[in-house]
Amino acid sequence: MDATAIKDAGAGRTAASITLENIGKVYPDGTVAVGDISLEVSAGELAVLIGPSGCGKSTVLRMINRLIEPSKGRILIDGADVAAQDPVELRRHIGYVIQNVGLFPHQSIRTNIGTVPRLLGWDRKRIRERADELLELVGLDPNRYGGRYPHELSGGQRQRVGVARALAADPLVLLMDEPFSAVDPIVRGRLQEEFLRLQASVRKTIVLVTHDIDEAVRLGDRIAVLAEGGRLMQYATPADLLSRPATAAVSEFVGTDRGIRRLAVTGVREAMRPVGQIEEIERLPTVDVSGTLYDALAAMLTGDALNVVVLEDGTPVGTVSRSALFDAPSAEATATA
Ligand SMILES: Nc1ncnc2c1ncn2[C@@H]1O[C@H](COP(=O)(O)OP(=O)(O)OP(=O)(O)O)[C@@H](O)[C@H]1O
Repeated sequence: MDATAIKDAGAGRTAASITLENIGKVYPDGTVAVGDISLEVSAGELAVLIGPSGCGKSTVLRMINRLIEPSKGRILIDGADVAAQDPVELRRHIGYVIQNVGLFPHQSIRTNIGTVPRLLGWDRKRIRERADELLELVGLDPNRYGGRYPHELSGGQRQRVGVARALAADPLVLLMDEPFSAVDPIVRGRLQEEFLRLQASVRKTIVLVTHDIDEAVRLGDRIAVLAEGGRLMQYATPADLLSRPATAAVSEFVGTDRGIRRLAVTGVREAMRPVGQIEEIERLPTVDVSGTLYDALAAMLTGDALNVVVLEDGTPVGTVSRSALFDAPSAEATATA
């Protein structure tokens, strides 16, 4: 396959699927960083890699853009084997965001964002327009920040510039290695929220590495839990992972407060009963059918009620009781030693 395979495969589209087929990495000193991992990230999905320190998360990520070569297995982007492509060319079509951003200190923010477009030979006007468009997209006023240098920005702002730079050439895939961990928890929360909005509009295929289970649950469409030696313990949606951890080890990893976390990622329909099983529904607090169990709990607590009425287009379609909130398929029941 020629060097422009990724670009051509992506013509007219903005995201590509990623397939890991039995990939593994043994470093020359014998360290097994990644055992044998197979998983698929659909185009436009955000997959999170999570697990304890040293379990091979960064190695997996860096194998996707060929900063590290796998010892075995294949990685396909939209069905094309990355091993058959020129690594430098490949990386121009894969955005990469790392923890401390790695902005060039002596270049303006605009110039930093234009790095890959310049390598791709875009003309100056187009690069400038693209940089300004991306600054807007990540919530930074181009007139105010475009001409500044990285040290003239806060940590959170630099992180946003890192995301803008990774998106500059409209990559099909975005790899993010602990992108929000260098900032304090309040800024992190805000960045995560902005990032979700951004992803809703650009819909890239993203693989994101984190240590933080809350971040994983908040951002991921799917979460891959890795264990020491780069073993894949479970690959599931946040709701599935929290309600049905595959093993006791996963259950322990996702934490004892997973019941509360699960509420935020589970729709009210999961716990809804038909209307008519309780009286006087007109006195009860309400929640929209598009809401989560967490919204239902909040409505109950605010309304000092044990039940909540679920509305669809303003019409009651069911009720949820406080006890039903926690009646998910029992994690313990499915967990094995
Ligand atoms: N060049 C190398 N040579 C030998 N071993 C390495 C090399 N790079 C990484 N490792 C080892 O491979 C394993 C996986 O490392 P990796 O950086 O992928 O883990 P990680 O899950 O991203 O860790 P962290 O969360 O701490 O960043 C670790 O045991 C690490 O020490």
